[in-house]
Amino acid sequence: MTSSADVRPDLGTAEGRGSVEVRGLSVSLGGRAVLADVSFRVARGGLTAVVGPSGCGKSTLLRILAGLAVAGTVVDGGAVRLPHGDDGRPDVAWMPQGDSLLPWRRTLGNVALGAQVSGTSRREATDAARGLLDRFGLAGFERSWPHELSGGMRQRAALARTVLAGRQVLLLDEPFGALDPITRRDMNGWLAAHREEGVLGDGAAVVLVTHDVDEAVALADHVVVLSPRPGRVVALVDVAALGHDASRRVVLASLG
Ligand SMILES: Nc1ncnc2c1ncn2[C@@H]1O[C@H](COP(=O)(O)OP(=O)(O)OP(=O)(O)O)[C@@H](O)[C@H]1O
Repeated sequence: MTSSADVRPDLGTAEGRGSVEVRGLSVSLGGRAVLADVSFRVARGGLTAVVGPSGCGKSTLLRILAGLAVAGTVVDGGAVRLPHGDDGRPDVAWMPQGDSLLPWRRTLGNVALGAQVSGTSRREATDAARGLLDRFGLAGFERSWPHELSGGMRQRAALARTVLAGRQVLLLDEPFGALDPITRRDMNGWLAAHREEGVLGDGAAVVLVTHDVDEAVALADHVVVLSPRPGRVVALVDVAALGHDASRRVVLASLG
């Protein structure tokens, strides 16, 4: 058993460059089992969605991958392997639930923050952010404040900020969860259409947590279905092989 101060035992560089591997991960939180023997892999350039009922440990899983586990989190077993940056730290960017844009920064400044936290100068980060706004449908809104943007635009700005960090792994926690169903569907369509063009970065491995089965199947090439807490993997669905409709049926049946 590992103490809460060290929640990433056996953390090493992923075998396949840029890939993520979770092997037999069991976690408790506040003394309660939250994740049980969870294993999956995400290849470089792959997008794996993690779905499961509320409270099954999805956010806990992402926080562990991000190295941001809350106090009381204990890894009871297993290993996580991720790519590391030159500084020796896991090379991940995390987009938490909600857009979390800073209300005192305009759109451009919020997006630029993604690169600034990676150590890029403000001027270079701003230039890089400006180059990304068009692709994220935000051209012309550089100087808008977050409250002046629509919900979908705010989410795209937060996603652009996450992508601009330039990490090998993106961890997206319910990125569209706060949106109404129509805007959410629009965002899913936008992301599915632009992913091939590299809107999520060049070859990044993406882990997407979502409640929405349609979203998971629309965006992911693999879906990990977790049981109610403690979350166990009840299905690993290969969307690319099965196709959208069959994958959706399998995911829904696995959720019970
Ligand atoms: N700080 C904490 N201390 C103790 N237990 C916690 C704490 N935070 C969360 N939990 C419990 O851990 C479990 C997993 O929470 P987590 O947020 O990872 O689930 P989730 O699948 O992301 O849920 P949701 O889909 O509702 O966001 C839940 O049952 C929750 O009650």
